[in-house]
Amino acid sequence: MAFQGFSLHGLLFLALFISWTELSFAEVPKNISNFNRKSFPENFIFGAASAAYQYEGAAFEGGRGPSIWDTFSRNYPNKIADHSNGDVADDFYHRYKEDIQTMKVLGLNGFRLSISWSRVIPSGKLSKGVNKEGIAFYNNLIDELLANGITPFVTIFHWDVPQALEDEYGGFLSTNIVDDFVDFAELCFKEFGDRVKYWTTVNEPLTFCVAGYDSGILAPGRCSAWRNNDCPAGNSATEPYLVAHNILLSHAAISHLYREKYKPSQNGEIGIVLNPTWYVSYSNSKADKEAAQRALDFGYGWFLDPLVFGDYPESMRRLVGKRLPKFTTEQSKMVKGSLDFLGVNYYTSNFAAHAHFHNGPNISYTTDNQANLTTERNGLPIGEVEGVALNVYPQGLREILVYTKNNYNSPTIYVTENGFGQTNITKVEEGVKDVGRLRFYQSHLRAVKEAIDHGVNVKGFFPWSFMDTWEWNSGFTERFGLIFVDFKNELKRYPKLSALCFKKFLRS
Ligand SMILES: N=C(Cc1ccccc1)N[C@@H]1O[C@H](CO[C@@H]2OC[C@@H](O)[C@H](O)[C@H]2O)[C@@H](O)[C@H](O)[C@H]1O
Repeated sequence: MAFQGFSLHGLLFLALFISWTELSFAEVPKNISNFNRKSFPENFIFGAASAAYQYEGAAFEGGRGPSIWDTFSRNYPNKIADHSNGDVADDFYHRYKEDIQTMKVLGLNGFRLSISWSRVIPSGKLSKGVNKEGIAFYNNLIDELLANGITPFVTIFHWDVPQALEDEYGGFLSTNIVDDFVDFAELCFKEFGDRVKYWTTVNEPLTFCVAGYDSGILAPGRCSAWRNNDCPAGNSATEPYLVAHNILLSHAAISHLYREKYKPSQNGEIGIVLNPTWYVSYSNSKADKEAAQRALDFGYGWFLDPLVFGDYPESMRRLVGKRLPKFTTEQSKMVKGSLDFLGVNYYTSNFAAHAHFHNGPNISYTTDNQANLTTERNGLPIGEVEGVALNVYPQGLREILVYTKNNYNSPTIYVTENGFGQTNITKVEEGVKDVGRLRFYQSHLRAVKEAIDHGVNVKGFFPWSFMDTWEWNSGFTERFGLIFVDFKNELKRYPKLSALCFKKFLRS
């Protein structure tokens, strides 16, 4: 496989020449001379991540039913930067064998994927039928991964609610979702659980609840009318909390089902994937330090407090009041302790300053925390900013991992996503020379190593993403992949410099 102007051999030489540890990073302590996979625990999983709607394509093939993302991307093209959708995406549905061979060449021993609910249950409801072609696709994919020494790490729900359930009862707005989600999860345990040992119920409930029901920038695109954000309906002050509650109840019921009925014979583990942003106090004032804590409560504790302690953070109960649903005693017992491990997606950090929002009737999740969250302080950015989608701040990854250990009973953690997004890159020769991503992974892997040295039980790391993919409201305008995908030329794949250096890092 050659790229215009580069031979693979040429890039390999470049990668060997610019080895992972020889890149001159000011922040790298001089004593890390041989930083490689041997710097991590023996059974550490180095994988890469994906999600069904972003990767698979074949949206109307193989018996798949429509999801809210098929609907949202068609009904609100203006909410997608390039008005694109995931109809074809990376065509992973047809090309997964080729891609798994690339994963093997890179030396990855894990791959995080999600199951398209409407591909295996087109109507969303088990009672209305299972799509055998969908089951066969995931069985073939899992078998291919295992045959190549790659551990499948499966997310059951990554935002793609079957449209039929959204139409029937409003999806996650209704408690009806719990039974249908449990049925979907049980189908996955039955069909794939003999080979899949790492399950997460939901990817980033925070993003799904806030972007889907407060701002309305992601499917199902609901928000209050005062936001003037082209939302058909919604209530930014109440719906995010209702949806979050139903997600937590669903997770708890699925975890309970797995542990009671499947774990004894299948010996797997079950968790959830959360996406904490780290917050740096804008100043040393008590008010700003408290604002940083509230931002963590609302952005991370919203889910992790119930999962570890059985109830929402005190700051949320105080500031959200009657709009925050309550757990019954029975529900609290079900939710508390329902994690075998925690998936942490880390991308960036913000400054947090105390804020008294005077929005009058225009209240929402976003202002309930009474914290003003920014990426600059006195005109200076947090971390690096050039050409990236999200500020690069590796210290934040170490901080959030240590914070989790110290405040949530030291759970087993997998870094289930960590990635460097580049904007406005279309040419192959420009895209494959991703030195910025190389630096990003060097600094963030070092942050993970430091957290492990601080006693944090981190057991895996999954770059987002294995290849460039469809990036939700950014469409194809942002690239996160280790592998470049030429969306304008038959979706051809090209290993980027970061992939080649990862290969060297993993083979060392
Ligand atoms: N980035 C997020 C959260 C998010 C997603 C869209 C818009 C705002 C915030 N989550 C994870 O990051 C990955 C990278 O997400 C990109 O982050 C930068 C945004 O500008 C871009 O729209 C988003 O796709 C997603 O592809 C994964 O599916 C998801 O689990």
